[in-house]
Amino acid sequence: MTSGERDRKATLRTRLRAGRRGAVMPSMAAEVLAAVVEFDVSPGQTVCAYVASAVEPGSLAMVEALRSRGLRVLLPVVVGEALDWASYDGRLRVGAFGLREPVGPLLGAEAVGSAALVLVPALAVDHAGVRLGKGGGYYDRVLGSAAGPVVAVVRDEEFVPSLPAEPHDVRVDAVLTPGRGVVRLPVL
Ligand SMILES: Nc1nc2c(c(=O)[nH]1)N(C=O)[C@@H](CNc1ccc(C(=O)N[C@@H](CCC(=O)O)C(=O)O)cc1)CN2
Ligand SMILES: Nc1ncnc2c1ncn2[C@@H]1O[C@H](COP(=O)(O)OP(=O)(O)OP(=O)(O)O)[C@@H](O)[C@H]1O
Repeated sequence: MTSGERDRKATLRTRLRAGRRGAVMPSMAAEVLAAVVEFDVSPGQTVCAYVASAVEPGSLAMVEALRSRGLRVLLPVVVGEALDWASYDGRLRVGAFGLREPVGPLLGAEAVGSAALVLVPALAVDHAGVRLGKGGGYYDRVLGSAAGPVVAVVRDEEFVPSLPAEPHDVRVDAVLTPGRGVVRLPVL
């Protein structure tokens, strides 16, 4: 059963990545501020975000929009198999997988628990809140420690009725897309 789900995930990842290739990615700078309002996050509070690659929705403008709003922004740092976090102070350097990472001191994996909102990248999200990531399992291993709502950022066509799920998959609380804004999950 689980190996079947894994194969279906792999096939879907290939298809979703192909769908992003050559497409223009939305910056999501305005949309994240809608999520900040929707979840009542106030200046001074902490949010977790990510620095999008060229083939992911989101942008540095998205991260800056959060910071301009007076929020403390934590960004992921890949340390081997684990995700750690550091505060974004305007400086980034290239880390694992060619991703841009913050330069500040590492705060520990459980720093995700200090965030009033956790924005996560995904290849797709379904109506139940199942999130399909790149397959590293990085987010699945940290999202159990999240206290604030977890919001996955995808393109409109990547918000789909159903995705294969394995027992370890952590459901997200909402999805954020350019066309629909914040949609709380599950939708029935
Ligand atoms: N922007 C961003 N930051 C993130 C993630 C992410 O998905 N996106 N992660 C989520 O877990 C963590 C890093 N984990 C990753 C796991 C696998 C690959 C990966 O397979 N990359 C491919 C090609 C990139 C792509 O298709 O987008 C590669 O390096 O070949 C990248 C990051 C933490 N930071
Ligand atoms: N809570 C966990 N504890 C230990 N291993 C885990 C956990 N969650 C996921 N994994 C491992 O990570 C692998 C990849 O998981 P999955 O296919 O769900 O990744 P993903 O959610 O797509 O990736 P990511 O979270 O990096 O975006 C799993 O097959 C499993 O071996």
